[in-house]
Amino acid sequence: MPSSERIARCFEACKQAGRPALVAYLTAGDPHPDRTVELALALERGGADVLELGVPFSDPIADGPVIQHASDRALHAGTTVARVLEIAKEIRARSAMPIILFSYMNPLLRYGFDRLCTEARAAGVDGCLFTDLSVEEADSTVAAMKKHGLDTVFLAAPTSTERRLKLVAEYSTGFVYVVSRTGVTGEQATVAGGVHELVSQLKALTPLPVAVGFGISRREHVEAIGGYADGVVVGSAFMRVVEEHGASADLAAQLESFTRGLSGRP
Ligand SMILES: O=P(O)(O)OC[C@@H](O)[C@@H](O)c1c[nH]c2ccccc12
Repeated sequence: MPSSERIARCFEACKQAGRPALVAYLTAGDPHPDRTVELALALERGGADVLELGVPFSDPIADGPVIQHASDRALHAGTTVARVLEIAKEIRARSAMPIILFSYMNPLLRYGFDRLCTEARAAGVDGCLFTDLSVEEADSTVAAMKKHGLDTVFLAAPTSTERRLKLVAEYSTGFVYVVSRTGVTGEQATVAGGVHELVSQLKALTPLPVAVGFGISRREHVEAIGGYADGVVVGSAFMRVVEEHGASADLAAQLESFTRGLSGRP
């Protein structure tokens, strides 16, 4: 099945507009599954171009405390893989924003991987990023994803060898995700050094858009990285807004306002 091409078209539109795509990570089900659609639409109104819809997991080893807590809240609120797919479908009914399902492999394998791919594509999901799937062991996964017309995004890190960078460039579809620093997710005061060089290395290996994540939390980070990358990924900063305002009725407005500050949209 052909890919939806939504991701490629979105990055191209951002490039034509002379700005980096803002890729927003949102833990599905935090603070409650019934509120995720409104939060995704608030991110979009605030200037997010691509949505990373996170499947909450009990052992998110790559995540810092903010996203760990978001996952805990979502799991306590009863969020399941099936519910996340329903949320994706509801978002798709109201938005053309590309949706990337973001998950550790464990909950997806328990759900049934082929079933997941079939239902994700039917829900309007455009791709997946499996946070703990190394590209060296991804042959069958990528083949299954392509069979269902789904893009697969892989992570490149500062510790990645030249061989792994080549594999990430070869196997990724949609875009390539450059992890800007070693360690786990979480807001940082500054952008790590060496990111520009790593992005340049990837761009020499693939024509795909390259987006940078980890630590991005301020407008100046977005502007700096936007000078050499095709996109910026933000997660913890958004989930902190959800953590701080989750109990209030104006959570969506708070999230939209914060997103506007990051995206620079009027
Ligand atoms: O939270 P940060 O520092 O803004 O980084 C983005 C990150 O949250 C998001 O892309 C993400 C959430 N969970 C992950 C696990 C691995 C890699 C990336 C992620």
